[in-house]
Amino acid sequence: MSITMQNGPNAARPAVASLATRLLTLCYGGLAYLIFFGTFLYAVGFVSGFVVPKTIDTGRTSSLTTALLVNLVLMSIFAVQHSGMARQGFKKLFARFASPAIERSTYVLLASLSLILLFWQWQPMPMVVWSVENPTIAGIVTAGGFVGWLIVLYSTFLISHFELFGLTQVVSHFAGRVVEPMKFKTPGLYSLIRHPIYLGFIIAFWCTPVMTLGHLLFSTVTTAYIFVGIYLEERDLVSMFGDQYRRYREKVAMLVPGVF
Ligand SMILES: C[S@@+](CC[C@H](N)C(=O)[O-])C[C@H]1O[C@@H](n2cnc3c(N)ncnc32)[C@H](O)[C@@H]1O
Repeated sequence: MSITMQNGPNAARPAVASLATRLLTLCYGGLAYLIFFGTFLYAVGFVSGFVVPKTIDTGRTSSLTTALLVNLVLMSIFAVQHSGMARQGFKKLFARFASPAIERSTYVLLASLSLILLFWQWQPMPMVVWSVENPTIAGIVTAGGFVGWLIVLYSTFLISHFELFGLTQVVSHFAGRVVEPMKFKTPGLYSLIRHPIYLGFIIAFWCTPVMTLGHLLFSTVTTAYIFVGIYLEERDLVSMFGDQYRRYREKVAMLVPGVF
């Protein structure tokens, strides 16, 4: 840890790391954030099939079995990294070996790298499962997908975008301040549903006018993973915020107001 509590007369004052260490930490966090943001933008293009060179439906094709196995392995790598590193147990372990100031940035960096691997190695499964032929309806469905991505981005700002992606932590560390844990918040969409970011992803993944087998596999597995992620995340939120989160869970729907 680079900010530590001292013993003796200065017991209450945190010991601040050297300028070089703080600068390095800041650059690391900044780089992790830039890689994350580039990956997020690429994800929009990858799933929606716009602008980027390789999308969910393009690339070299192989047999259906090979594609299925490769794609399942790629999604599992992301799921294990993403859920494993998000747990409180992992965070405590991380703090024993490195500064907690870079814990979130490291999480974000590795999540981005596992997504980049997925984009790169994803095997298209081009069989069309459904296709919206009416151009107006197809346009509305496509727009719905982009609304999903906007809900994701907007919701990150509601609960603190820069903290969620590690920048606040490295800036605090650079300024010599103690890195505070994330606070529980329920502004805007969070007063209607508990998981607007996940709802945004579900909308973005399913709203497509042409659903191929590969895209359907991606949407089905990621949606199932989101429900597992919600279970694990809420278990942690209950252990961190206790009755405050339990009351919130009783009053506010998980994903769809008035439904579930
Ligand atoms: C990828 S975000 C997803 C947040 C939320 N599940 C959603 O879908 O909008 C996961 C992080 O948000 C944090 N988080 C979830 N709900 C929160 C809230 N109401 N206030 C602050 N942080 C929250 C979790 O502790 C976790 O670190």
